[in-house]
Amino acid sequence: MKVILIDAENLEAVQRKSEQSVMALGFFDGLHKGHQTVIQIAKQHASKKQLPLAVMSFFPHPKTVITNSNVDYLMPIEEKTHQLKKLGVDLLYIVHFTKEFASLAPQTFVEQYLMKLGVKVAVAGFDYKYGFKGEGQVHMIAEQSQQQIQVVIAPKVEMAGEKISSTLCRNLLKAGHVEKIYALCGRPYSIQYDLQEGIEPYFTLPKRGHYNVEIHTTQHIYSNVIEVMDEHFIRGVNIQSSDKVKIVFYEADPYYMKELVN
Ligand SMILES: Cc1cc2nc3c(=O)[nH]c(=O)nc-3n(C[C@H](O)[C@H](O)[C@H](O)COP(=O)(O)O)c2cc1C
Ligand SMILES: Nc1ncnc2c1ncn2[C@@H]1O[C@H](COP(=O)(O)OP(=O)(O)OP(=O)(O)O)[C@@H](O)[C@H]1O
Repeated sequence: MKVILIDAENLEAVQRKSEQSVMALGFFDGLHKGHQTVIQIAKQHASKKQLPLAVMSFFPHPKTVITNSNVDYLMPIEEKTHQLKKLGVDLLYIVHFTKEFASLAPQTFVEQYLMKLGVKVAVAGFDYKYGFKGEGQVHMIAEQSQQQIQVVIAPKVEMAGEKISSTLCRNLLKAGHVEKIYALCGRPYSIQYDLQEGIEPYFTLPKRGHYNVEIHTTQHIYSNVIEVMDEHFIRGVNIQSSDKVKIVFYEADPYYMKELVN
């Protein structure tokens, strides 16, 4: 998979070298089942048209730029890249989300970032918004591209009557319900952890408390109960051999469940 970072400076150069594609649009934090559906639909269209499957994501998260608020990221770009590769994506564009980019008119975004990048089919969820104040709605891409781009809208993917979203995953983490993230994403929630520095940037720890986890080093996998102490540190990893480990969260430890109720 090719990863192409775009900002205002290199946009023209990227446009000149671009190839035609079917493109899925969105931030895609956590790559939950809603995101997976959008990408699978895009993949079907890419196969049918014999075009590469592209994803356009952004960095940092739009909310941090638009409202200056903090976002508890579910994964950094490296992990998103890894997961998108597994889903069969050929080309990942990551656009630097700045105040200037946020203030682009919807029509300008369609012309400069979709048409000029060779997008033939754009795939997004029913609620995808683009352009200044989020005024562009996914169905408007067809008209704003003078019908040069075919638009495919993914239906809402729900669980227990609720839309699956990155926000829902973040709220479940904050409540300590790591096992529910497994259901929403189709894989357990995992983070990268540095034994000296604590949690790696752009991952988020679940609520303080005890959890049943797997600790993956480069050599071994250990099952363990660890304690999340605060936003950065975990107690009980007890591995000396490697500096960085992957920690896979399965469930809040039932013996300590009471902590989560309080
Ligand atoms: C080029 C571009 C510009 C955008 N500008 C804004 C903006 O000015 N304000 C805004 O709320 N959303 C903007 N968005 C949409 C945001 O990325 C995000 O989808 C939107 O804030 C909806 O967030 P929500 O899912 O939390 O409701 C823009 C998106 C793109 C692609
Ligand atoms: N449950 C869902 N069903 C269908 N499409 C979805 C679903 N969730 C997100 N999408 C689509 O996937 C793409 C990426 O979603 P995005 O990351 O922007 O939203 P999100 O998961 O709802 O995040 P947040 O909670 O931060 O708004 C968008 O095109 C969006 O419309």
